[in-house]
Amino acid sequence: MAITTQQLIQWKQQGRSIVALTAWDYAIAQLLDAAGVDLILVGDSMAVVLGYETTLPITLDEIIYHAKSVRRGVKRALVVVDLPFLTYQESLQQAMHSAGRVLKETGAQAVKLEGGYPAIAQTVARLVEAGIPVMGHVGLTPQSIHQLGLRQQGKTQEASERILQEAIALEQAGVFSLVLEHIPADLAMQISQKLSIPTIGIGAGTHCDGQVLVTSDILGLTEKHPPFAKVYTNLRETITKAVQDYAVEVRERKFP
Ligand SMILES: Nc1nc(=O)c2c([nH]1)NC[C@@H]1CN(c3ccc(C(=O)N[C@@H](CCC(=O)O)C(=O)O)cc3)CN21
Ligand SMILES: CC(C)C(=O)C(=O)O
Ligand SMILES: [Mg+2]
Repeated sequence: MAITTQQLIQWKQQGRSIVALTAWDYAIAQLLDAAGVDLILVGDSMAVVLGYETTLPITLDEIIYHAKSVRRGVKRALVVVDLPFLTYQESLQQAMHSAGRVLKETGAQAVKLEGGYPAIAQTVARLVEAGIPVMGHVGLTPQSIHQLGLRQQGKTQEASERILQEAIALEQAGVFSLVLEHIPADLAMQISQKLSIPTIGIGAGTHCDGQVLVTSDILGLTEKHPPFAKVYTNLRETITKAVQDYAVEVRERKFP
């Protein structure tokens, strides 16, 4: 039974927490889906697995290529795809074209855009009107790294009020869910109580309606991870050991 955007909104009403993770290929997507992850995000954070320092270089063609691979591995989870930097900010027409390509070419059910009101909220409203489900993303928005850095956002009264207003504007524009990244837990709680749509937190405390993390961070595959990520296993160690064992056996002619 495939999960819908309506289902996520219903789960918020029922107090059931939404489990989200990122994926960028078939193998991981298939494992996450079979393990019962509710929402799979084809995040532009895949930049890290492709060896980039920031999310800015990812192109629409690249994220579509990865999203197609992810989609083939998923039976149940809702698949959401990040619109990359400058594939939606230029004009409404550009946003419509980019989001349309994602839905048409990948089979994903929704797109995610970074930022709040007024320009992004207007874009969101038009995409939703055209039948494209949209997820919002406020707080730390990594596509603005050269303005914001990677610091926690919403720390002053003024900044937290602005993020709350952006969240409200995005809900009014029709987002089905909203990512809250790296903001104080009490602000995330306030936003989550105020909105009827589910908030998905990353570094935003326990009071969100769901949580998302970058899969390579929880698996211990990334060289460095944000302070708010939890590392559940160390795949760097596991892989290094397997490769070293193989190398020894080949060199000593023990394998095959
Ligand atoms: N592997 C990975 N995991 C992520 O969660 C992630 C990415 N990449 N790339 C896109 C964004 C960037 N993220 C990050 C990365 C680092 C910090 C971090 O270290 N923050 C420090 C401050 C660092 C600074 O000021 O330069 C902190 O204490 O808040 C926060 C968010 C979250 N997202
Ligand atoms: C961390 C999530 C929210 C994201 O945008 C990404 O992985 O790109
Ligand atoms: Mg992203």
